[in-house]
Amino acid sequence: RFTYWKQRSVPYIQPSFPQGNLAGVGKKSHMSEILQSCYQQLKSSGKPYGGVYFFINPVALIIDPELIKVVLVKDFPYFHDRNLYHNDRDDPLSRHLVAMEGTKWRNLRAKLTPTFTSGKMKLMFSTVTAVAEQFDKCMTEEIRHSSVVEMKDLLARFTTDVIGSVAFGLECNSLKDPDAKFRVMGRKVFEASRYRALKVFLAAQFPEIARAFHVTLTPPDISDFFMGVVKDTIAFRRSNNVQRNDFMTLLMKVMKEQVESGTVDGDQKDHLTMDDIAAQAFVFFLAGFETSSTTMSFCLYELALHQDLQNKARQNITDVLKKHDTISYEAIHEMKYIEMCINESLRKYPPATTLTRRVENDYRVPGTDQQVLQKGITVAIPVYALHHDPDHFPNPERFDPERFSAEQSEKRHPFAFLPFGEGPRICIGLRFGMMQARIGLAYLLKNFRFTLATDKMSVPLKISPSSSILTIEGGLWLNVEKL
Ligand code: HEM
Repeated sequence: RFTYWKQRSVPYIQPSFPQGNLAGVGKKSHMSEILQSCYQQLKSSGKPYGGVYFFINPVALIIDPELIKVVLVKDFPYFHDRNLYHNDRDDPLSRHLVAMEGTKWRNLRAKLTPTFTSGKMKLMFSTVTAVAEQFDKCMTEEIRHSSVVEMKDLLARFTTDVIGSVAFGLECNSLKDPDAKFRVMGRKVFEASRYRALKVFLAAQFPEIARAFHVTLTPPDISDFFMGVVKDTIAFRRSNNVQRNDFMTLLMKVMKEQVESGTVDGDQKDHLTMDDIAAQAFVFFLAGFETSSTTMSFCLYELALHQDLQNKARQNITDVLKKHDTISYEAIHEMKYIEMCINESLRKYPPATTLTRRVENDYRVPGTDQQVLQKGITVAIPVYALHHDPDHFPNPERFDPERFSAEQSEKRHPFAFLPFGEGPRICIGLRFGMMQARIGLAYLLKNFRFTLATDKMSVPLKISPSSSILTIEGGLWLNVEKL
C-alpha cells in the first residue's frame, strides 16, 4: 500500500495504516508538530525533499529553502494551486480565492490585487483606528469588573469589527456585544473540533468521493448568514449609490466591469456571479480576523512573559508618538520594534503552519539525478518546522525580536521565514493583516500593562491540537493594568 516513495528511492518516514504519517493529528498533536518531526528526520538525509503520507496519499515534504523558492516562485506554473477541497455545486462559499484554481484564480487575483496596495491601506487606516479607539474603551470597561482578562476572544472581537467594517462596511458591534452575530459565526467557523478537522482533511485527500457525497465544509447557518449579509449590502449600496473605501466597493466594481465588458455573456468560465462575490467577501472575513488576532495573542503572551521586551515595545511607541502626536499611518510604520515583535511572533507561532501546492505537470527536481515530482501529488512546505529549525533560527524556542533587525534578517535564507507564503500566491492581505496587528498592539501597549495570569495559563503555552489556524488552547489569560 505504502510503496510510492520506496519505489522512487526517495527518503521517507515509515507510515502506518490508515493515517499514513498523521497518526494522532488533531487529537494528540497539531499538524505542525507532526510535520516538524518528519522534517527533522528527513533533513538528516541531506536531500532537498522527502516523502510522507497524508492517509494513503504521498506528499513531498520540502526541506531545502532553495527548492522552496523554486516551487513558490521560479517554477510557479508547475505549482499554482493548493489542492484544497471546494465544492462549487453544493457550497458556493467554498469558491473563494484561497481554493480557486488555474486561470480563474489568476484572473481574479489580478483584479483583487489593487484592493490591497499601500495606497488603499492608507485610505482604510482611519476605519481601523476608529475600531481601535472602541477597543481601548472596551478594555477599560472590562478591567473595571476584573483585572484578569481572557484576551484571545477580545482580540478576535477587535479584528471581527475591523474586518466587518472594511469588508462589509458594517458595524459588527462584537466589542460591545460578545454575542453579536458576526462574532458568533466567526467563532463557529474556527471552533476546534476533531470531527471537523478530520472532515476538512479527508475531503481534501479524497475530493472526488467527497463531492459525489455532497460533502460541504461550510455549515448551512454560516452559509445563509454570509450570503444574506453580502446580498443585502450589495442591494443597499446599489439603491443608495453608496461609495466607501472598502473591499465590498472593489468587489462590486469587478462585477460591474465584467458586465460592461460583456464577459458575463461571453466567456462564462471567468464570469463572477453574486455567489462568487459573496465567497470572496467571506474569505476576506475568515482570513482577515483569526490570523491577525492569533498573531496579536501570541505576541502579547510573549511580551507578558518578558517584561523587559514589553517595556522596550512601549518605549518604541512613546518615542514615535513624541514626534507624531497621534497614531497615524506614518507613526505606525515608524514603530520598527513593534514590527520586529510581530515578526518574531509570526516566526515562533505562524498561524498558517503549512503551505501546500499541487504538481500541475511532471516536474524534474533541479539538482537531483532524474527525480520527478509527479503530476497530481501534493507538495507541502512545513513553515512551522522551518521557523523552529536551529540552522535558520538559533535557539528557536527563545522569543527574540532582534532576529528581525536588518542585519540579522540579511544573514538568513529569505525562504526560511514564510508566515505569509511567497510568490504569486502570497497572502493577498499581508499589508492589511500587519497593519491591523500593528494598530491593535500599539493601542494596547500604550495604555495597558500585561502580565501572565499564571493560575490560568500554562508556561510554555499549549497549542490546540485540532484547530486549523495555530491557536492557544484554553485562551490567553492576562492580568491587565491601566497605565
Ligand atoms: C497575520 C495575518 C495573516 C497571515 C499570517 C496570513 C497568512 C496567509 C498564508 C500563509 C497564505 C498562503 C500563502 C501561500 O500559499 O503562499 C495566505 C493566503 C491568503 N490570505 Fe492571508 N494571512 C493573514 C491575513 C490576511 C488578511 C487580513 C486577508 C484579507 C483581508 C487575507 C487573505 C488571504 C487570501 C485571500 C489568501 C489567498 C491568496 C491566493 O491564493 O491568491 N489574509 N494568508
